[in-house]
Amino acid sequence: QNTVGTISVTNEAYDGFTLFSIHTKSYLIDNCGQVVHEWTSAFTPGNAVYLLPNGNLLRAGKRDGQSQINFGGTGGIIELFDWDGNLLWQYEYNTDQYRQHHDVYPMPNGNVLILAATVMSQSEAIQAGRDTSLLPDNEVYNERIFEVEPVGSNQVNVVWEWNAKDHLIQDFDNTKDNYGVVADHPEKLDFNFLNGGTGGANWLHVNSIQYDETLDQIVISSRNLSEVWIIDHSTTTAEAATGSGGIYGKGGDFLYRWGNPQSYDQGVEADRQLFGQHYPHYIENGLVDAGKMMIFNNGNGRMPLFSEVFIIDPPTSAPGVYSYTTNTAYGPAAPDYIYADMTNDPSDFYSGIVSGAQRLPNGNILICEGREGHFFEINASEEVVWDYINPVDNNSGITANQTQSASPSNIVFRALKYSKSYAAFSGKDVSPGQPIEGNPDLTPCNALSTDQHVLNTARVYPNPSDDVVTIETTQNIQKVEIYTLLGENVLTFKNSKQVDVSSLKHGIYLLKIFSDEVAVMKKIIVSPN
Ligand SMILES: O=[N+]([O-])c1ccc(OS(=O)(=O)O)cc1
Repeated sequence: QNTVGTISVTNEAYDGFTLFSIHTKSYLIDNCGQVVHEWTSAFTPGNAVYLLPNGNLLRAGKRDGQSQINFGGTGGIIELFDWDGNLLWQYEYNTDQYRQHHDVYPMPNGNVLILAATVMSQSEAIQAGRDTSLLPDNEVYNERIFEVEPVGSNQVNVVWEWNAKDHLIQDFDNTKDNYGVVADHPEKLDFNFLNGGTGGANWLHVNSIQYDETLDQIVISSRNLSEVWIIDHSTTTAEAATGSGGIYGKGGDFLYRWGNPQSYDQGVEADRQLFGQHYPHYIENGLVDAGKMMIFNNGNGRMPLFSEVFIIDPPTSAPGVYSYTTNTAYGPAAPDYIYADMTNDPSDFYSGIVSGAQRLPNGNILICEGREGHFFEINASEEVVWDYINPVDNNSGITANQTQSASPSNIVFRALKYSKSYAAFSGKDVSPGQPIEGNPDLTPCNALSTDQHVLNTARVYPNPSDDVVTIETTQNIQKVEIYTLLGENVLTFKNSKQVDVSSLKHGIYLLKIFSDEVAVMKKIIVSPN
């Protein structure tokens, strides 16, 4: 049994490359844990990393010593590398008055969305109605989300911004402009709701910003309030500071919020569903549950300690227009899907901080149990089909050898798996190198049948089709199951390389093709060819 790197892998694991940052490196690994590419920075993670379609790497780094703003997740510098590791651009946002932290997001137009804490002085906080007994640090952090166009090698042009401090409400000081009834304004942020906190400067601890291009909205995660917020990105900067304008008409006010309705006086502790969550994001078009939101619910601050992966379906009346009934909490009342592991008590699946979950093209879910440096992938039956332990210590960069246990500081902020057909890899050398860990043992991987490889290359044609579809492969086909994107098995064919889809409604389906011990998923579009 391996102690680090790939612990186990089956033929059902999605055959892609997993990206994560640890210490000063960002690695792309295959399912065997073999490094197919890596980048080196001068900085440890600060914290997110993304592979861009052109093969560049966007990475937030932690640069200490420049700012008095310090909390788990602080960064300060954003770097853009090309595939070959050349630093194309870097931008430091890191003084005593402001500091980038946790996430950044590569916008489809090449701009970069940046998350930063900026200081509100004690007098600004009091002017905004903060309860004066809840100001122990004599300052509080605003959260600024701003979009920059990279300029030159280290400059930016700010093209848009939103600030949490422009959307505050409070019922403490009736002499201030933003005084109001919190329960009547779910679109505003109650400046004195601290979710049990004492008002320390980092009262919000936003840890994720994810842009959805279809809706032109940004999904935000506040760990300390245990809430997901959605804001409009179609506004001008001026509109984003108000409650009107933008395609949804609400300016920079919240379009939607979920997880802890106590924050707007529409619930009690028992109504709370999120506990220090991470990486809420809309599932991409073309994937199972597209348009629903996946959330890693850490479970921090509740007993017993266990984490969950949620899929929720925010109620809407039109795309991106969220349904809300006055004097209630935003729906849904419960997630559509929950993954947890309650086999043992305490649960084997728990990470109080960092982490994330991602839907993969074959319907599996990749889970980053980040505090443990543990990545695992589950199939639709919640069987673990890939199991990996990061062998590198995040503080020292010291890498464990196989048979040694991983460092307790092998914490990983987030892991993302990319399809081998992702544009970033076209024309690039992604042949596998050595695993990260020393003295590697590829036994779990060698047990993988080569049949998988052959079946993976099966061609499904014609596609789209509303008639007979052929599966071209040299292997025997035992069975083909056809699923909707919601996971419903609508057709099954036995012992045939041809399947008739003419009875299906037009749309996207998944073919699960079984050969001997092996199965692969292929997507088909049922529509006239
Ligand atoms: O220890 N860290 O690296 C760390 C701790 C907390 C943290 O914040 S969180 O919201 O992402 O858990 C981020 C990083």
